[in-house]
Amino acid sequence: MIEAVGLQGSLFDEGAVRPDRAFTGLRRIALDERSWVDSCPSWLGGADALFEELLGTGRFTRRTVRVWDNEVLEPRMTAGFDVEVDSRGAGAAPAALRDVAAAVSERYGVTFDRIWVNLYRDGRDSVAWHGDRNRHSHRDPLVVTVSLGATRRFLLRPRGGRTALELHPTGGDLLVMGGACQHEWEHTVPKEAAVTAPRMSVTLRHTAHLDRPGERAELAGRGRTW
Ligand SMILES: O=C(O)CCC(=O)C(=O)O
Ligand SMILES: [Fe+2]
Repeated sequence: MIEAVGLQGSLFDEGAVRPDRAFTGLRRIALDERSWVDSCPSWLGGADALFEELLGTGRFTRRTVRVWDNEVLEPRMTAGFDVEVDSRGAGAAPAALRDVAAAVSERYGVTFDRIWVNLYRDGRDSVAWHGDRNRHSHRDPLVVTVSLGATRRFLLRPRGGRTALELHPTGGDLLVMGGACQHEWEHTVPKEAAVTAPRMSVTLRHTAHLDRPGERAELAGRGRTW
C-alpha cells in the first residue's frame, strides 16, 4: 500500500470498471509502413476506481534497470500481475484487470497474460526512451497500455532519432503499439515538472507467440523467427 500519493478523482468517474468492447473511436496512427499505434480515448470506464484498487492491492516496488555498467533504480514504481491464477493464487490480477485483458485479447487475437502496472507518483517519475524487452523474444509484439490518473506526455521516435509523435494519454485512454514498433521505434514518458498528480499505466503483454491464424506461416515464409 502506498500512502504517499492520493488521487483527486472525478466525481463522475466512480463505479464499475468497464472496457469498451466496441473500441469506439479507435484510430490507427501509422508511424511508417511497418509500425503503428492504436489510440482509443475514453476506452475504460471507471478508471479512477481501478487506480484506487490497484494502489491498494498492487505490490509496488522500484525495479532496477541497467544503464551502461550500472544497475540503477527506475524513477517509478511497478507491480506485476498474472492474468491466470496459479495454484496458490499468487500475483493473480484483480477481476477488473482480467476484464481488461480479455477485452484486448479478443480484439487483437493474442492472449495478453502478463500485466505490469507502473505508478508515476508525480511528474518527477518517468521512463526513459526504450523499446520493450519482449522484442527479443517476439517478432512484432503487441504492447497495450491503459492510462489511469494524471495526463502525461507519451512520445515515440524512430530508434535513436527525433520525436515523431506526441500523445497525451489521460485516465481511461488505451494505446496499443504494434508492427515493428518495439524493434524500430522507441517510446518514453518524460519527466514533467508541472505534474503533481499520480498516474498509472496498466501495460499488457503476451508471453506466448502471436496466435493469429496464418501469422506464423506468413512469418516463416519471410524467414523470420520469434
Ligand atoms: O507508462 C507508459 O505509458 C509506458 C510504460 C512503458 O513504456 C513500459 O513500461 O514499458
Ligand atoms: Fe515500454
